[in-house]
Amino acid sequence: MSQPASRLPLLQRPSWKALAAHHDEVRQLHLKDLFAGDAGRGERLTLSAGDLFLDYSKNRVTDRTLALLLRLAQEAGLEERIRAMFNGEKINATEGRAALHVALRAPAGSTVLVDGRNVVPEVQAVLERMTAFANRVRAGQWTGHTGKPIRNLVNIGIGGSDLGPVMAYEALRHYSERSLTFRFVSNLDGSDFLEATRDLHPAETLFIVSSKTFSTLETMTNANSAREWLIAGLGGDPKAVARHFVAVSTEAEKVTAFGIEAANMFGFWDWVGGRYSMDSAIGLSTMVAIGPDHFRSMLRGFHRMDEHFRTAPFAENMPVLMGLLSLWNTNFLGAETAAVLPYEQYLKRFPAYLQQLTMESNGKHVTREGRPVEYQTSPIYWGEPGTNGQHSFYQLIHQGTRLIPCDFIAFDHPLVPLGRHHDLLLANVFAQARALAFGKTAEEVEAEGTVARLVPHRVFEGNRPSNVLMADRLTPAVLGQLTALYEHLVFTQGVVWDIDSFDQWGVELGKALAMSIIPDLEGGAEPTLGYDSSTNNLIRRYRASKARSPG
Ligand SMILES: O=P(O)(O)OC[C@H]1O[C@H](O)[C@H](O)[C@@H](O)[C@@H]1O
Repeated sequence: MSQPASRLPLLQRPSWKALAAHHDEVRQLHLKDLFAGDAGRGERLTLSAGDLFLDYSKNRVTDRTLALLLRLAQEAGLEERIRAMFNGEKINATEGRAALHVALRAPAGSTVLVDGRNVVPEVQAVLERMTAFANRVRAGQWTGHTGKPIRNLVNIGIGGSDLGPVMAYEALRHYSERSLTFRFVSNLDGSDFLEATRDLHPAETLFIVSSKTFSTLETMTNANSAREWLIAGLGGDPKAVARHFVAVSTEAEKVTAFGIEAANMFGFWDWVGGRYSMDSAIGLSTMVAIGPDHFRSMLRGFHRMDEHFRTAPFAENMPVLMGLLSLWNTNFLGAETAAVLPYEQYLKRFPAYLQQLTMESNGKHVTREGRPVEYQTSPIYWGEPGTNGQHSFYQLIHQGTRLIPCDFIAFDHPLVPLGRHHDLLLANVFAQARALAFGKTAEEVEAEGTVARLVPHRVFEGNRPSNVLMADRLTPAVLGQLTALYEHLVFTQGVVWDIDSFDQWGVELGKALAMSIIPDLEGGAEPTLGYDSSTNNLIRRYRASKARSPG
């Protein structure tokens, strides 16, 4: 009896083999030919989901490519895996956990089960507590140790406990309470803490210590420095901590041991991965900044995309399609990276946020069963807001030797109109996507009267794929949809690649080694070093330099 396709290794599945053969047939096709042969392509290969509009026509695909990619998703058992995720099954197998970020934005009154327990009431209860806290701070009713209202909030966290809050704060700054100051400290490098707090007064400053595990070296080190800074600035009274620290964590005991009262802790659950947590209590700083109503609206946006992902047929399913197109670019066209280029200054941290979401999720080298993968997994994500990127690295995207698929993100309306700016900005989005796809031939360059010697330098071969993602304007709900779109795109790819998208063992080795090296740097007596000769030498050199000029 033949096995179901989803049991076969990816490279042996019929759709993968068909795609490989198909790739041989279409590799010479240029986007110019695809557009010339189909007058309606630019309207046809588009899709709306919620408030988002996607033009994917400038990908190097034919209708057959798309059909085969959709079959690939089917053969991977994507439908069943989506169901498993939404049903709270322990799809994060290596950590024995569900990956249920969708429950964080499930509407009040709905049911999402984890181990037979409906978690929605707990999620809603935390949201209610966050709301009460946010309202108090925003109204100036949360006073510090000296009785002054809190005006500054400093989120201390790293990875998923930082990137989501920073990204969302920047993205939704237009909606934020401008009388409050928000800062984000993540790096173990003390400069980060020092620069973030140098102009703040402790009496008006509240720290949100955000850490799922409440044991991350960076966050705990920064939180301890924050405590010292606060106590020193408020006359040395340790009791000051109570009114100036709140915590967001899954680890209640560790939070209390740090000296933060249980009443000032906002919880979440082990089924929320760090990089999927910006809509949990980790979003506390976001809620204080934009207010509970806007935060709820962001959650509704996430949920809208969840429902689209859960119910739309694959051919009209935006995360599925984008995930498959990116997989086509990676596994068949050989793209090693993917650029995310928001033409919206408020989204300036979106590429950094996506780096953790995509690469920590899908940067994996073995299948779920632990066999080495025989294909590339996550591409390297990077990007900067347009138009800045155009004046630095776009040269390589247009004329370099590598294929860099691009996601352009743009909005019909700016949040604050200013003269001609928006039309000029959008003209650049459309121009870039067009230039990448269609390029400029030697004949066209010659026809402009270019001297022969310069012609090759001015040729653009084109045929470089891109997506254009658009929405009316950047609202909290749109940000939720956009973020969930990429979350589910990552999920789609992880299912096809047959990897665990929800663990991150790759960050452990370096962490553990650092812990063993710390005493070798801090100890007074010369340590006996048992590392390799390079590490030993670096440690000795550093110790000698410190000894010569301490501090
Ligand atoms: O929230 P925390 O427990 O402090 O973890 C912060 C971050 O550090 C870890 O090393 C992981 O790589 C990230 O996924 C996580 O978001």
